[in-house]
Amino acid sequence: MSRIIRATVTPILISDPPLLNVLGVHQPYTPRTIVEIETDDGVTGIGETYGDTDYLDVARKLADALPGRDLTAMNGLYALASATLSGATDKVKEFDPAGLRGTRNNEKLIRSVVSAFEVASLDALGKTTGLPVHCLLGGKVRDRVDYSGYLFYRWAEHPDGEAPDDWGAALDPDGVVRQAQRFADDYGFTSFKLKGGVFEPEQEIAAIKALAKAFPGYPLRLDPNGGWSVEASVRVAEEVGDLLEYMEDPTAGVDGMAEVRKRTGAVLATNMCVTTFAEVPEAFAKDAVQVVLSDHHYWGGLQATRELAALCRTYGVGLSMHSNTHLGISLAAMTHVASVIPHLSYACDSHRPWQTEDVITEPHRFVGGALEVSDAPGLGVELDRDALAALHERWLTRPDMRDRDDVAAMRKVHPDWVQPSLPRW
Ligand SMILES: O=C([O-])C(=O)C[C@H](O)[C@@H](O)C(=O)[O-]
Ligand SMILES: [Mg+2]
Repeated sequence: MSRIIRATVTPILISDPPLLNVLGVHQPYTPRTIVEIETDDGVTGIGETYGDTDYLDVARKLADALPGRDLTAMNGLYALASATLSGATDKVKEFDPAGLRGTRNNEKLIRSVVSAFEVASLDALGKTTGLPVHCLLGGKVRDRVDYSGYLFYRWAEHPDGEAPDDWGAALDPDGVVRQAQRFADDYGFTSFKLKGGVFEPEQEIAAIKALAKAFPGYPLRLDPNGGWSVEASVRVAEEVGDLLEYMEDPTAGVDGMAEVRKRTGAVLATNMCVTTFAEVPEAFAKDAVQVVLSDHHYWGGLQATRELAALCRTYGVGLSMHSNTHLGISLAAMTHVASVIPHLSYACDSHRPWQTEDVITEPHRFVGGALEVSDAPGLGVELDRDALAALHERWLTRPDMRDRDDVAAMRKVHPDWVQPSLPRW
């Protein structure tokens, strides 16, 4: 039995383009947390999760509690984290304005942190046993995992010119189609999701129509992060519902989603109104969501994602996968868990093509819009220590970027910007 001798938590800041959403715009740098778990066999496993200060505080405390524990004791991580933190997380806000991640409470915060430690443990266990993570999860049912091209309205550059890239602006239907074309050319994506809630619904309807014309037959999704009223959602469903494989969080809250469903019959997906197990019964009973977007970070890890999959399967609800700005360790974990869930029948989301940096030695490359599932031991990726050190150094020197805040980032360009209340339209 392997024992943990050390757990290390390294906060980093990664470059992020000026991607727009219902609340504002991404900052030039986004925080992530990298976790390393070393065992007495001389093996190190790695994991990744959100990096905002609240997450980091929890991760550091959990890391301190790990030495001496059995590496395989992953089902006990949540209880350990809760016990370590009891009374320490009361400051957590109920709603996270920066991340658009739905309910935020202590349980979800702890699960998000535990996910990185579970993944690091599975990586270490895989390296110790010579087995890939998908084998530790019961074995893959597919060799390739499909991803969807994640389109954003965006500016050409951040106001201060930081973290530049060569994508240019996309602020109208032509710009969105150009962006999709580059995604298709470079990575072969055969389905697209457009992050909406940025402009009036009519403009986003026009973008979806333009995408459908340029890419006939491609599955399309539109996600305004709860930015529309029920009436606006119904209008969008009437206009472009037949072009969309699902509408993602058209309106905020279970009751609004249930009404949109009742009035339009549209397939509705969410990563906002069902992001915890406690939210499942009401949402399913009210038929408010037909597809849950799993996210192994905030559902609590790869095993927890399988538990969610079983629930969805039982209730006839579809499963797809959400992403937030992330690097290759998370992408490897997403790909392993997606490969073992028969029920995961939609292309997964990934922000990764927007990132120009990584902390792994051989960053993934999407081919035909998909990633091969690695059969190498563990996650099948190696930490690039120089890159990790450089991104950590940025974290040390940029305390202003340590918490993602899309509202504050927008205020740099529009000084009067306040967090829009939902629905915006
Ligand atoms: O599907 C989603 O709702 C997301 O990916 C949430 C993210 O925060 C996204 O809106 C973003 O990166 O701006
Ligand atoms: Mg979403």
